[in-house]
Amino acid sequence: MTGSPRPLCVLVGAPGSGKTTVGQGLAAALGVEFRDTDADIERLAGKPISEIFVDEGEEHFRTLERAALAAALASCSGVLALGGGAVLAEENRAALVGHRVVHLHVELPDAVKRVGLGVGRPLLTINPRATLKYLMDQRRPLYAEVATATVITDGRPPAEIVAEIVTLLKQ
Ligand SMILES: Nc1ncnc2c1ncn2[C@@H]1O[C@H](COP(=O)(O)OP(=O)(O)O)[C@@H](O)[C@H]1O
Ligand SMILES: O=C(O)C1=C[C@@H](OP(=O)(O)O)[C@@H](O)[C@H](O)C1
Ligand SMILES: [Mg+2]
Repeated sequence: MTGSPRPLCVLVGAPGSGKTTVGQGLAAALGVEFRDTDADIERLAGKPISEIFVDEGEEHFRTLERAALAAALASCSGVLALGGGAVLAEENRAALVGHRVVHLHVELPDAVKRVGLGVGRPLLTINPRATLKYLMDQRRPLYAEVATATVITDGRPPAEIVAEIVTLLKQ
């Protein structure tokens, strides 16, 4: 009998840490499925995350995110990328216990460069640098709490980060 599916690796980290980009590259390198809870939420809601924030608000988005994370943990056997704020919910942090969770670490300068003016990221559309700093300060301990490994991404191309995680997964 085979067990229920579980992700080979779950990626967490701040917006701009590269969860989506590195996750896609990692899944391709491993030849496995790539899932991103943000994409799952958009598909189910039938609209982009920015529109969910405008039409229903952040609380509603977080409700969809908790459901998307639980569903993905139970059905994904590849690489799973989360949204940067998924770790805020205690329920989500508890659901991640026992999984291999890689924290893509990024410092403010690289994160700001990568997210630019925050297009598609409704929390960052006003004053991205200050908002990102606030979010990162608030969440740093939460990423550390759920992570089983941390990979530095500052100044490194995605391919190099993918290679480091491939090596990690063999350990
Ligand atoms: N290691 C990296 N070096 C340079 N740019 C990166 C890196 N990782 C991601 N990016 C770029 O930063 C932006 C945000 O990446 P994304 O994967 O969407 O991050 P996240 O999903 O963590 O918010 C994208 O434009 C992406 O191409
Ligand atoms: O930090 C956050 O609270 C969010 C990050 C986004 O994902 P990325 O971290 O992939 O940008 C997305 O889930 C939503 O806009 C909220
Ligand atoms: Mg993403």
